[in-house]
Amino acid sequence: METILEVSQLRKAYGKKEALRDVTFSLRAGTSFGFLGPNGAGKSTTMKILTGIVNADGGTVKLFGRDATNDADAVARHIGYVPQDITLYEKLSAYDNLEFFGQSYGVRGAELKKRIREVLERTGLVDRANDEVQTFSGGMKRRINIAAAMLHRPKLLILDEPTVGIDPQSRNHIFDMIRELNREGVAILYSTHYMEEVETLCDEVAIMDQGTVKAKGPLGELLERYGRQAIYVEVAGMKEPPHSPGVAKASKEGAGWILETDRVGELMQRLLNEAAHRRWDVKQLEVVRPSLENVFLTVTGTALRD
Ligand SMILES: Nc1ncnc2c1ncn2[C@@H]1O[C@H](COP(=O)(O)OP(=O)(O)OP(=O)(O)O)[C@@H](O)[C@H]1O
Repeated sequence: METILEVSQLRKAYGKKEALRDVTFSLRAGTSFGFLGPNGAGKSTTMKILTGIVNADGGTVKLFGRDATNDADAVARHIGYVPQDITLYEKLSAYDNLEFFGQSYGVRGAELKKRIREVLERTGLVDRANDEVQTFSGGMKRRINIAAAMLHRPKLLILDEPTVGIDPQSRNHIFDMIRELNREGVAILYSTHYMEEVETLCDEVAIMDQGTVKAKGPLGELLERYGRQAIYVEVAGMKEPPHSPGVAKASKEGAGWILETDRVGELMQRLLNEAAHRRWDVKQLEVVRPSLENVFLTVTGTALRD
């Protein structure tokens, strides 16, 4: 699949604050790419550099193989950007906002009308099209904001934490919109500090922390490479974790124990044997699937708090 965006060794400081130290990743056409990191990791700064809002101090950005740093036209044509802060005219209707943004991207006349109808249908807000945006909930505004970024039919949609502080219904609607656009071939670059959003929406991920990309790749590969292999065991009355060979680390969780191991199959067999032999009253015994949470912990050394 064609690489549409190549970001290499981006650096950026705000005064003495080093926001980006080395951001390097690439994105293929049609991918849904998650940009995961805590507040302050540098996600917004990276996205602002990609969209030409902020200048980098160093590094390169290539869009469709061409240097995008000073190519505002190419950026405007190919990228739709949904910033963290909603940018809409509160006193204008949803329709008029869309008309304004469409025109600013160079879409006009009957074609613009057609596209506005299309994006309104995607947002599920057709019946609110003529209401002033100031009467909308945060989630509805966000949906219109995403719609505005789609009017010029970009090949890449960049969304900066679009679900922060919005209601679950709008959140689900936004997820559906993003999935549909992605199915239609639009590449997605989605920043978030919610693990589960990356797990449900994205097929590739870059983990960002302290201004650098700590790990990146297909979600499945990261889980395999950095995810913890473990077994959860809960036995009535068990005060200490079982001392089976092959347990690298044991930690208490709920009423049972998480046993980390390199060899899940062997350890499971051993535990089953021990359970039969010692007549354990087993409440639960199961393999724990590696999660993005422990991938994050492994590559950054800290937990990501939602
Ligand atoms: N305009 C600015 N002036 C000074 N410092 C800034 C500015 N913008 C960002 N920073 C700092 O740069 C670092 C990276 O911020 P950035 O907003 O890119 O992170 P983020 O991962 O998007 O986090 P958030 O989710 O909080 O936006 C932070 O330490 C932040 O305080």
